[in-house]
Amino acid sequence: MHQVKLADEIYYVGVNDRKTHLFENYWPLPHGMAYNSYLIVDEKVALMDTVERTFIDEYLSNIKNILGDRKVDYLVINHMEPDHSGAIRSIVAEYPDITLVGNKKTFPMLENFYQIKENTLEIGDGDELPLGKNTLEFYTIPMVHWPETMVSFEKTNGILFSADAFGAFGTLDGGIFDDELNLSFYEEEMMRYFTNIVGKYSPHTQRAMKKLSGLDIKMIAALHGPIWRSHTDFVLSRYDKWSSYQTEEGVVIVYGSMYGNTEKMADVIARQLAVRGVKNIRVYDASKTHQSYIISDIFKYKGFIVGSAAYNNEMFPSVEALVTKIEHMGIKEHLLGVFGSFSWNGGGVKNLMKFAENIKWDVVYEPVEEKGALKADKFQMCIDLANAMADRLNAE
Ligand SMILES: Cc1cc2nc3c(=O)[nH]c(=O)nc-3n(C[C@H](O)[C@H](O)[C@H](O)COP(=O)(O)O)c2cc1C
Repeated sequence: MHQVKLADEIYYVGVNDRKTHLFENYWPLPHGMAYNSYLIVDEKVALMDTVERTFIDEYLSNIKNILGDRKVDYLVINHMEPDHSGAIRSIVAEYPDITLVGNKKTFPMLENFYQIKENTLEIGDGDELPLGKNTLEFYTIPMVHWPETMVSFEKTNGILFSADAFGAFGTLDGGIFDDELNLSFYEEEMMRYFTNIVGKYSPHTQRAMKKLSGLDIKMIAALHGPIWRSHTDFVLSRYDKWSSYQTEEGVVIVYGSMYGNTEKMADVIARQLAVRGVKNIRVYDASKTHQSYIISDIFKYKGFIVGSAAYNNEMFPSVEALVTKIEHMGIKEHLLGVFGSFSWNGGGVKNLMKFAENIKWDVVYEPVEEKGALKADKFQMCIDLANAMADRLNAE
């Protein structure tokens, strides 16, 4: 077996998951998922997080491939989410004398999930754990992406074991380090991971980045996705951009439509945006494309135009699910337009305007609501909505 080294005594021991369809049983994994874990083999041996429990055999074999019969002294628990903590019980069974390292919010979770209370070492912000040549220093980063989340900074080599922060969807297909693989693929999967999983906690991410800004980080070893050693600035700048809601010029148009009338309005708006020179236009049918991809694009582009057919006095269900998710995520700093079709008392546009009130984005034009099929006056209003959005984008 290959031994993958981050530094002299530091190894990658993670696994690839190409079987699971949905991460957290919700977010699509067309390219799979890597559960990363690391091993520091010094005077003391430290394991950095574990993996999803179904991979325990492969995981133990990865560890023993490096350690042989040597024991693990410490398990550092940066994050308790079960895709990383799931193998803790098995690791404790394999290495009964192991000391579990975490912060004060880690151990109640450890007890709740796994009924483990023994052999714990509680550390606080800035505390150090010397291993020999290598020393770990700990910083809590609450809500990036759980309350107990922390990072461990290995000071000798400048490696940040960053928990879920800077993670990406996608397995590591041979390439494990950023300079061994195609960055554009992982940039997309990193953005989708950030926006879907961590994006709700953007303000917390900003606080975490400020807290870590004094560290001389040479490598970032997250719990998912590539290890960043040649492009640390790239990944840090992307996280800063996304978590501060900086967007690019472009518009996401999403609609819910049964019989095509609302869809037609979406196409008219999209065409006029293109006529006005907007190059990044993404049109999605909310019933077809998973929220995961739409949310990622909403984080990316400044404009959002959403349409819904009236459906039993409400929005169309897939649009309702999407805008509810957006509201829960608290995404900020966008331009908004609203449209839709109805036949008797409406419900789609009316409820989309409630969303507009709640989300407090800047509404660029009055809602465009058509009865049945699109006719000349509402066609013109769709054009005007697109023009208003283009004007605002140009003015930004
Ligand atoms: C199941 C169902 C429920 C509907 N509920 C409403 C409603 O509550 N209020 C309304 O004005 N129109 C309602 N309509 C009519 C549609 O909203 C209307 O025909 C609209 O033009 C459909 O747009 P679409 O072609 O984009 O699907 C309903 C239609 C269907 C099939």
